[in-house]
Amino acid sequence: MDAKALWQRYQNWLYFHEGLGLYLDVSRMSFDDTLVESLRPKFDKAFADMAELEKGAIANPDEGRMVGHYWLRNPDLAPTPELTQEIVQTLEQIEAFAEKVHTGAIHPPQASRFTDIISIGIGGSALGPQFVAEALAPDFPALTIHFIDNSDPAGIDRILTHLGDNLVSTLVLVISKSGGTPEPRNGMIEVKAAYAKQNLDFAKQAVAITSVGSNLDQVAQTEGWLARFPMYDWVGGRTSEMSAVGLVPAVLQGIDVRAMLQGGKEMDDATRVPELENNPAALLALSWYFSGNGKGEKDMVVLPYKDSLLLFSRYLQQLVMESLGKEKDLNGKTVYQGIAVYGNKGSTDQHAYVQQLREGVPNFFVTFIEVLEDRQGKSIEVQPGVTSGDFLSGFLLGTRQALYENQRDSITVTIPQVNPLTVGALIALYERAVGLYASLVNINAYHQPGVEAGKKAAADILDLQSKVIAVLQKEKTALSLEQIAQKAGAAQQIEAIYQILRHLHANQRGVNLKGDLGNPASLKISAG
Ligand SMILES: O=P(O)(O)OC[C@H]1O[C@](O)(CO)[C@@H](O)[C@@H]1O
Repeated sequence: MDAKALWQRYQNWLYFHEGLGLYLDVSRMSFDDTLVESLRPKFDKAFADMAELEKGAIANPDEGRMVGHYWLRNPDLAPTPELTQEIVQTLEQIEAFAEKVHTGAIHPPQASRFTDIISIGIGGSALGPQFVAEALAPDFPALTIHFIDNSDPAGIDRILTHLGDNLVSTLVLVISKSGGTPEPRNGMIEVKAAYAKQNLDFAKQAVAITSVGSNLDQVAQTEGWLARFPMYDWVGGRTSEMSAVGLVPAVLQGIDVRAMLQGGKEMDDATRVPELENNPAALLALSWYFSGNGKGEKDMVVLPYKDSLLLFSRYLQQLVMESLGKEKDLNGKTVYQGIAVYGNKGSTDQHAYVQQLREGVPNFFVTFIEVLEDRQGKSIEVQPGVTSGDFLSGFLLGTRQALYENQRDSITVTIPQVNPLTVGALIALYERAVGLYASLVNINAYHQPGVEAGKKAAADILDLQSKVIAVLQKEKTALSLEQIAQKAGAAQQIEAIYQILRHLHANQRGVNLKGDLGNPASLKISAG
């Protein structure tokens, strides 16, 4: 396409939201009018599906749930007055709690103020709070946040070691919608033990964010934790940033969550418009559909050119891949849907994998996130007439151009600044784009059966471990792997048994391995 035609295409497709100062440019996605026209009926259906969802339809049929994250930023849209009230009240309670923490009216038993937060949660109960903390926490936040988002003992130790004596003034948030996910449960038990070791009263420094009546909720209630905030059945983990899951840690750090909710609301209003060209979420969904042929054939590389947005790609990875990565469509047909998402930040990644994007396998499209404001205040010149920010901008525009010249498609989202309003808007933009895309390809974006299967498999491994330990403890003599597998009644799982034993041995858990470690069949294994 010549320069004039391209400039015209740019202007034809440019979307601008005045209130948010947000631009969306899909002109470098090389779809043509024929595709757009052919997709219009699908979009009409997607808009209708979304309208039903927002009215409270059971949009997650497998789990029999409503999907209501849009109500969080506009409670008046909730399908019943009770839900509206619940949303409004929860926000007020969160703000009142944070206010008391900030003034010291609520303080730990052995210190006058809380100084730090340990946030324990995983997946949707961690990624939103992590992204928002990285993007929006003030340089010197009211409370400094630390995350435990795994069952990694060394990772937990690192956080606890960094905190050291500050545990006395550290507030613990345990965030788990189900209240039964093993990783946050383990994190909670480990942190509790660390508090006990320092003679600290964990309950007086702990807050639970979970579904009412969950295991976690019951523990928090029985032990008299400092506070409990509800997670709603109708908000999925990966869309929970604007529920108590994201709001509690954000308010405690001093982030303006009302502005974040407002940004989400304004974007929701814009993405509710049932016109493809005037709806930025629909434009994203169109671009994704085109790029991957409606089958996710191309990966989404997310490149924010701003350090504070580093975790946006990680956040989107869960939002997009857990929502769209599905084996079956809504009719039960096997479809293997999904879009792979990765990325960190520009221009840093230009010195990592952009070489492959420019010249290698063309199995992706890029989403550039551009931030117009370089920094607060003026910049110095790093060479005559040029600032560091000019370089960053030049790298973005140059990479976009270089990719285009090599027939690599890209989308550019431009925001004026990274602030609570624009971050709220970005979250809402992608939530809606995922919902619309899911309708286009006819899948349930709101369940995660594959993850449940993985959780069950992990539980089976731990059962097997107990059986193997029981066998070893009963035996007086050393056994081969084959003998252990037989005695545990798990002959088919000899490889898993070997791996379990190797792990126990490495951690001095009462398992001796003798023989050639490189030759599992030679091993003689005993307890001790
Ligand atoms: O908040 P919970 O219930 O601990 O779940 C954590 C995460 O686990 C998943 O259920 C599966 O990964 C996510 O959808 C969810 O965000």
